[in-house]
Amino acid sequence: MTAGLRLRGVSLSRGAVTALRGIDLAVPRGELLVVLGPSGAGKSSLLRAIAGLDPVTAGTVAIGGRDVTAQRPGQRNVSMVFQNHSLLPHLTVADNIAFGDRIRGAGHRAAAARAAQAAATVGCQDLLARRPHQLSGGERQRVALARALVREPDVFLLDEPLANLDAELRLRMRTEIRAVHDRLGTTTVYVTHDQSEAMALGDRIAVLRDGRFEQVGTPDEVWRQPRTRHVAAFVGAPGMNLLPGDGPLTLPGGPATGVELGVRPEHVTLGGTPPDPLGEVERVEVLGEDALVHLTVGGHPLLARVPAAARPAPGDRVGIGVAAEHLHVFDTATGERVPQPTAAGRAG
Ligand SMILES: Nc1ncnc2c1ncn2[C@@H]1O[C@H](COP(=O)(O)OP(=O)(O)OP(=O)(O)O)[C@@H](O)[C@H]1O
Repeated sequence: MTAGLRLRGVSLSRGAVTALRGIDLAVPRGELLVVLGPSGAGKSSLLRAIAGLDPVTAGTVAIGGRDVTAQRPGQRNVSMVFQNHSLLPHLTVADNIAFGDRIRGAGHRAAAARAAQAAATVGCQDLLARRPHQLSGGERQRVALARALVREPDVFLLDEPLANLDAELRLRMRTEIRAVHDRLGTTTVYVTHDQSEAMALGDRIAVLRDGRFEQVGTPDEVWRQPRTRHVAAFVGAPGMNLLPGDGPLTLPGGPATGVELGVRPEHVTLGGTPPDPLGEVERVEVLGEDALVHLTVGGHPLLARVPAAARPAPGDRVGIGVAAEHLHVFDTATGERVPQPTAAGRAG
């Protein structure tokens, strides 16, 4: 039976290193929450704190309304899947999946039946007789998921489970993980540093930076209304351009000091006429239908994503247009979003 998850004021330090700083988080029952952040942000530490693998230095963890802070990992009924799937090489797939059940004392037959069922859920029922070295990376991944599913955990914790797979397999597996989640409805916390994976998978995304959440919201909210400049720059492929408020791009009211202006590469239009500022094209990368145009404008780098058919050439000078509603404003000192009373405010 799945259960919701609640963290209150959770901090985690290891010696001099503080990995989590007062994390508050509520994951409703059945939600798939993606924790997104750069390397070292504290993502694995957060999962380890939830699983009970590392004791928290402050705060509480509750699962299904029950305070589990003092409980050992084995008492919490959470399943964790790590990036390196750590299958036991000498056991068959069936025995790997059944392993946890067996060490908890289940009979061979019951464990094998449950293993077969879990294998079918993730589509690896044809691999049961093989050993790990006879599996592809994606198949190993599926087996690791099946092994975690067998426990019917209250909460599923996935730590970059697709990190070692090639691009095509990552895409396929993330669709499968979402499908398995939709079928089982197990409360899930999924860690990744890949923002496109986060956008595609999450009911909500929690952006972690330096042991704190910068924003927790739906993929749409995080993309459209980033709460900080860090979220703006981290989410998106590529992330948001950030320029000084008194630089080449300006708000409808004119240049502004003490703020930064953000604009997504997708919202920069090229080929405008004065008063649009002129930018110089440095480099163009064609990505199928779209092209990524690297420009400099008033000495600042700027990226634009435009249809490949309409791309300029390196060395061209082009007018740079940004509609007011696509400008985001951030306080330079705090990095926080500044709400706008203008059209830009209505959009953001
Ligand atoms: N065993 C440890 N002892 C001391 N410090 C650690 C230990 N494990 C992690 N840290 C530190 O805690 C902080 C958070 O690490 P964590 O592994 O949680 O980050 P992460 O976001 O998962 O990073 P990555 O994406 O690189 O795995 C980092 O500063 C890291 O150096």
